Amino acid sequence: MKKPDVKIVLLGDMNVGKTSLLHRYMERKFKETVSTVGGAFFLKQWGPYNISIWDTAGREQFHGLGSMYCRGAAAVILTYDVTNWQSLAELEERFLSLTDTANHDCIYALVGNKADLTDSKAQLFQDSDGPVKDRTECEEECEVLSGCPTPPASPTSLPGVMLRKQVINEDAVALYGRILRYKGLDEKSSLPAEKMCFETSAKTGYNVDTLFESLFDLVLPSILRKRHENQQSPTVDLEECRALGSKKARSGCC
Ligand SMILES: Nc1nc2c(ncn2[C@@H]2O[C@H](COP(=O)(O)OP(=O)(O)OP(=O)(O)O)[C@@H](O)[C@H]2O)c(=O)[nH]1
Ligand SMILES: [Mg+2]
Repeated sequence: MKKPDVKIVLLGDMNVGKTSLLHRYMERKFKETVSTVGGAFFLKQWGPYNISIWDTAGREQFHGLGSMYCRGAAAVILTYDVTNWQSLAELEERFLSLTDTANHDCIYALVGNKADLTDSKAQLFQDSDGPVKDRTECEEECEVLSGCPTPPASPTSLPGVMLRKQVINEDAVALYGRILRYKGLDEKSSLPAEKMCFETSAKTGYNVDTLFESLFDLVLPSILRKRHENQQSPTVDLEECRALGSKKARSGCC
C-alpha cells in the first residue's frame, strides 16, 4: 500500500453528507449510505502525490475519536447541511476543538452540503461523469421530496421543490473568521473566506470536484515541506503506520 503524503479529514455532524461527498468525488456516484462507524479513508493519487482523505463519524458516541483522526492533518473539511442551522452551530461547539491535533499550518474549509435542496443551480448541476437524468426522473425525485406531484412544466419552472435555506454563505464566512481567531491566525495572512467556504451537493456533484481539488492544490506546500523534513531526518511515522496498519485495500475503515 502506498504511503500517504498528506492527510485531509472530513468532520461534521451526523447526516450532513460527509460520506456522500467522498463517494461522489471518489466513485462519481451518489449512493445509499449508512451512518459511519468510527472512520474510513480513501487514497487519492494527485499527480505524483498520494492524499489520504478520512471520513469520520458524526454521531456523538464516536466523538472521542475525532481528535485522533485529525492528528497531523494538513486540511480539515468542516461540513454542515445548508438546510440545518444546528449543523453549523455544532461545528463550533463540538468539532472545532478536535482540530487542535492537526498540523500547525492546517487549512480549514467550511462546506455547506445539500445545496441541491435550496438552490436550483446546484439541483440542476450535472456531474460530467454521472448518469444523465431525464425530466421524469427529476419530477419523481421532486415528488418524493415534497410529497406531491410537481406542477406542470413551464419554461421557468424548477424541476424540484426547494427547501428553506437555513444557513447562508455569510454565516459560514463569519464562522470562518471565528475559526481563524480560535487558531490565533491573522485574517490578512490567511486564506480568504471566499476561497475556503463552499456550497456543495453530493447528490448532483455540484462544486464537489472544485472543493477537493482546490484543497489538493492548497496542501501541496505541506507535502513538499514534509518530504523535505523526511529527507533531513528519515524516521518512521509510527502513528501513521499504526493507523494505516496492514490494510491492503485502496480504502478501508477502522
Ligand atoms: N439531497 C441531498 N441529500 C444528501 C446529500 N448528501 C447526503 N445526502 C443524504 O443525507 C443522508 C446522510 O448522508 P451521509 O453521507 O451518510 O452523512 P454523513 O455526514 O456521512 O453522516 P454520519 O456518517 O452519520 O456522520 C443520506 O440520506 C444521504 O443520501 C446532498 O448533497 N443532497
Ligand atoms: Mg458518514
